[in-house]
Amino acid sequence: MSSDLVSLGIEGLGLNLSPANILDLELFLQEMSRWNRVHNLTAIEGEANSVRLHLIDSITVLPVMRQFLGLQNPKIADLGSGGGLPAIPIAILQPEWRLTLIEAIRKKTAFLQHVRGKLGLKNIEVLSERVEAVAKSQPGQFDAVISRAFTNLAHFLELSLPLLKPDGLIFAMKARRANEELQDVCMDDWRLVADEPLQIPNLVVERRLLVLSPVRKLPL
Ligand SMILES: C[S@@+](CC[C@H](N)C(=O)[O-])C[C@H]1O[C@@H](n2cnc3c(N)ncnc32)[C@H](O)[C@@H]1O
Repeated sequence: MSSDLVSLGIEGLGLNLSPANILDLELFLQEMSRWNRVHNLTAIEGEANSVRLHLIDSITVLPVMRQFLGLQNPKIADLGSGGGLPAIPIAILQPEWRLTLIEAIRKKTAFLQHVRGKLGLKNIEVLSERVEAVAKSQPGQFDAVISRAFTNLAHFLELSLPLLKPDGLIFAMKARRANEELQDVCMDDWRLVADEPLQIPNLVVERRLLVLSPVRKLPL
């Protein structure tokens, strides 16, 4: 088993990762750094360990997502996927979930398509489009929407709403500014279902996963 992710404490997340899972996560990281050298994918720059920590950050959400997504094969959109976080690690660890990665920049989606082939990830779909366009072409199709480092919470909710099924859920990965960002959200339109602190092994940073659902409006 590769030791880099293990030495950063990935096993402390309690996710019961198999050796094959760890190898796939490491292969994703290798492809990221290889493509980054050639194509200068700025969103995935950084020291090897810092990129690894971004990946670990991305999978800390899984226990909470598992708790709230009751469906066997939920369809989940990742808005502004960039180099594939959090969608690719989630797709590796949850092969029965269906992930749609929406990213506007073509050289990033070329990388995501490459990773799809290299890792044989049959449960991901990569859309080289703006989120606003997908909201028009696939309205109300998703059981959940997630994003990481995409935009502020109020804007994320506004962009997600047309994509969501009526009983769909939002998973917003947030850091210190979560309380400030929550103040800008109209709570007549949204219900805060959960606000879960996330622990990243070996890193003292505040991370939270907010889970929200749209408030169903009764016809007048
Ligand atoms: C800061 S990066 C974060 C990437 C990744 N989620 C991560 O955590 O590493 C934000 C990404 O969102 C994409 N983006 C911004 N606005 C978008 C939009 N309206 N539709 C699709 N992609 C968008 C950008 O191209 C960029 O790749």
